[in-house]
Amino acid sequence: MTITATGLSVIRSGRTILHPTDIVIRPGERVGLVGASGSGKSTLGHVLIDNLRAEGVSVAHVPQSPDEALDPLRSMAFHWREAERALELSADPIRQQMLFNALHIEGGDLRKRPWGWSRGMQQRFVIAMALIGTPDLLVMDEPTSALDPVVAAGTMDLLDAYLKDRQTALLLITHDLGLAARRVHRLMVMDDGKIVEDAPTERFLMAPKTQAAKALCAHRNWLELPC
Ligand SMILES: Nc1ncnc2c1ncn2[C@@H]1O[C@H](COP(=O)(O)OP(=O)(O)OP(=O)(O)O)[C@@H](O)[C@H]1O
Repeated sequence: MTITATGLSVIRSGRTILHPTDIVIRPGERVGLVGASGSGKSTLGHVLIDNLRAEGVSVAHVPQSPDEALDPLRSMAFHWREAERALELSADPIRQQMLFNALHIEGGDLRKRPWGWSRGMQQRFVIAMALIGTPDLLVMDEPTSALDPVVAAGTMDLLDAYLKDRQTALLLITHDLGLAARRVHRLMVMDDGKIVEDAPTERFLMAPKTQAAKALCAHRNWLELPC
């Protein structure tokens, strides 16, 4: 389904931190939301998730660090069961194996607690959990910033492969234009609580129009990075 939200806005402490914003994301489309720190990306991500869920749209969220999603006192099996229960799904070993294979975590011991898994495996587990219910939209907020660059690139490669030809759309929130540019079809740039630019990735990179976009593109050293 096409994801549509209109008039999203946020005022905190009397200050508008998100000006009225409309979002449209097509099925299977991958969109990057980029911008400087404090430009309002996470705020937009959160209000979009709340809004869509209130309308019954299936939206999954992957936070920056697996610590935000995993309880250090609970086993990985517990987390998986809870994720299924939250979606009112019965346990499905075939679905679990498919997602574990897709995210390369099939070797992980589910009896262990998060700290028994590497950080990269933990984050791939969190991504697999987010995909259990085949969401219409997956929102990822700086999903690889807690990982080293090689593990980060590998994680995004696995997600790319999984999402290919599927209907689940992706909103990738990051201040890292290099990461987003390699992974998304379209880039939206935020500046001071507004989307100031919205263009297909290649067109955006060839000809950024606004000052905020030009500033992001000016850091061309990201072309050398693996993700
Ligand atoms: N609860 C709050 N009360 C007041 N201001 C807030 C609150 N939460 C966020 N802000 C302000 O809103 C603005 C946008 O914050 P937000 O976290 O959405 O930006 P961001 O682009 O995601 O930044 P980063 O990349 O650093 O995470 C910032 O100026 C922040 O200080």
